[in-house]
Amino acid sequence: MGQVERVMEWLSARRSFSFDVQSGLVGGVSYEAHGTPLTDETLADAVAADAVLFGAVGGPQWDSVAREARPEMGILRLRKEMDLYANLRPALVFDPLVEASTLKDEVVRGLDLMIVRELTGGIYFGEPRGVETLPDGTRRGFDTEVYSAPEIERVSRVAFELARRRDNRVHSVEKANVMESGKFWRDEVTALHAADYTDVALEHMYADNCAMQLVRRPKQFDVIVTSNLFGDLLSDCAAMLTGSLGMLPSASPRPVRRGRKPQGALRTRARVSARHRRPESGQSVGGASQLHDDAALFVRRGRRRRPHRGGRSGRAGGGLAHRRHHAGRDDGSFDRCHGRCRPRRARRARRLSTPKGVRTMGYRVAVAGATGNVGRQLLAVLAERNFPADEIIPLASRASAGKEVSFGDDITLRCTISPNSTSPASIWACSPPGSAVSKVHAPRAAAQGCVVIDNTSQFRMDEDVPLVVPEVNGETIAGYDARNIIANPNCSTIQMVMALKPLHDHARIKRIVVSTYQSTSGAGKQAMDELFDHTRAIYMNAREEPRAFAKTIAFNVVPQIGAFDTDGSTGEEAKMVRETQRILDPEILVSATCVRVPTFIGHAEAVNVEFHDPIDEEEARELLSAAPGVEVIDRPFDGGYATPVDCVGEDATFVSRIRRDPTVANGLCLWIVSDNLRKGAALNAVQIAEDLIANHLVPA
Ligand SMILES: NC(=O)C1=CN([C@@H]2O[C@H](COP(=O)(O)OP(=O)(O)OC[C@H]3O[C@@H](n4cnc5c(N)ncnc54)[C@H](OP(=O)(O)O)[C@@H]3O)[C@@H](O)[C@H]2O)C=CC1
Ligand SMILES: N[C@@H](CC(=O)OP(=O)(O)O)C(=O)O
Repeated sequence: MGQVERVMEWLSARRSFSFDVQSGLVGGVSYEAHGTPLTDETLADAVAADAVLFGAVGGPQWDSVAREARPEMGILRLRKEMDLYANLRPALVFDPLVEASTLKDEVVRGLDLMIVRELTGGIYFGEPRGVETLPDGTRRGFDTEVYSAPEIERVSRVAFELARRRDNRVHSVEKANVMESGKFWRDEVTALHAADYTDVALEHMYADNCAMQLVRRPKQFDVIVTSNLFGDLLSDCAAMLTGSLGMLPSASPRPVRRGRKPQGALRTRARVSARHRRPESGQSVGGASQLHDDAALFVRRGRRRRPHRGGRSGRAGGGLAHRRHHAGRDDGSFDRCHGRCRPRRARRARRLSTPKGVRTMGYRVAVAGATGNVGRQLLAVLAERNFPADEIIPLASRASAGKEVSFGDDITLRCTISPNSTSPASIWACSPPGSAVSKVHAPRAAAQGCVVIDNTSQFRMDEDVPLVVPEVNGETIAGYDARNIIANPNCSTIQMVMALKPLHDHARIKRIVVSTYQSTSGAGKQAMDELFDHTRAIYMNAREEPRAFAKTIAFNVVPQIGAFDTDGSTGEEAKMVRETQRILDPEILVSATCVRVPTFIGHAEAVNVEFHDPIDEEEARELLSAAPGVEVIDRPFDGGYATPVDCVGEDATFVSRIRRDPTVANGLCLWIVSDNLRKGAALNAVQIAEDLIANHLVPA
């Protein structure tokens, strides 16, 4: 349960779930404490809860206790009393964990099946059962496999409903060839199918054959529905397809009883916040696809991510520090804030510098614009990724001289003024509010031997300045030494080329039409304040004049980012066109409409792409899933896609809603979302710096 608690903590911090958790004893530990594997009190708590998280029961030390007191009886009673008749046991193989299976890669890669096991009937509960002595003195033991029509119908409905949300196929598994109850099961499932589910493909299979097929060709299955006993055996078999029982969680959705009283006042064992509706039995759990994708994301990241310095993130968005900032304020402020606020932590002022006389192998990194949106993220990302810096020098405007900024969780740095402090730096990560400052200071720093990674648009189209997204055109970093300057692209460009590069390599892009939904953080910290102030003003019936935007941003969308050009396009649109062509291919036609929307962090883009060569959505999904820095979250269910709020504090570029564009011969539609302050700016800059030190620079 310790690991489960960690997952719950993560969900609380990053996915806006909140839990009210209470623990109780079941199984062997309950037997030791109370002489029974499940007390009435614990059962009552479980019944009152919205969800019960169950670890494991049993152990050899209880092998000899009476059958009614055995640990397993605790869970059987729990299931029966809570009427948990359908047990959902998915077997999913995440690509990075394919090797965990004992079966061949091609047999299990991409496996995604669901076993629906009947859980409250059959031979585990059937009567008569026992051990008896026959008149001739022979002893015998017996159990009864028994199923009523309603028991079969309700669990089969769960399977059919689930199949409709998946690949629409059900295998019903029994032993109709040798068991009366098996024949009855088959007839009942067939009748239900004919009455209500003819749109779902149904096949019947004998349980012994199913066991064989599970190891022979498991991907033939979508949903398997079967009895308690066969489900027990077959789901353990399926577990080994994924590599281990530990990778095969299961859930038993609670039947919804109309008119059941709200349980808020009762003691609960584990309660999911009321913001999340209770799933109907057999229904796709709200957010389940998201959680699945979160899990996939974690698995992939586990392989890819560098270890972090302290294990805790200093991100400004949805991170734990941020969650802690709102702790104790049960006023929904976390959900409203979306990372807008800046959590303050109690911290020691500590200077990150090298004591005199100590030889170092690190770098001095100046962060210009350190008090701004991008600058703060730069400091956070440098700390998280354990960048080998002997000294970090935060720079800001004169007004911020002496101001404190955080570097990681427990280091505070004081800002100095830009022009005075550039000389000692070997890397200058530059994020002042606009090109004008970079135009003056970046060449100065470069002339003093720094390599400048510039976040503004000042140098992006200069041929002798590489314009770099490391995953896309990292090789161009090598050209940095022409001017000692590297340009970081526009945030909207970065996330779009991240998603389009793998597709372009495969089918050559001919034309892109993109509409953006850009958050206010893209326009700087004052723009975020403007969204907040204008929103509040509307609630207070007051009036605020727009400052950062041409029209009010509260409850509005503004189709203007940057100044208008003579052709009617805006600066942001022109940047997306030019930068995309420079990074991907000058031949690509790009049409962009850039729109500011009332969100705080995270840009979204709806993109239509036309290709020279054929490509379908499945190929696109595969290519994108394999692309570094890209995560596919694409399930055609409610919420099966990424939104800006989901991506706050994340490194990846998320791609969702991948589908064919039927208006052209080879076309796809995509929805691309990313944290504009991280991959759109700070993370991309730090990745460039990492490449520089790995391949080009010599430490000071
Ligand atoms: N936000 C985004 O999504 C992206 C932004 N960029 C670019 O990064 C740059 C910074 O953006 P952002 O952080 O959002 O902007 P902010 O407005 O949030 O921050 C601006 C920073 O620049 C400092 N500054 C202001 N004037 C000067 C000056 N004369 N000399 C030195 N520093 C100065 C500010 O210091 P002080 O606090 O003292 O005023 C502050 O630290 C912009 O050019 C932006 O276009 C690039 C990619 C993405
Ligand atoms: N223009 C982006 C932020 C950015 O990248 O700007 P620039 O291209 O000036 O660096 C936005 O407003 O969302």
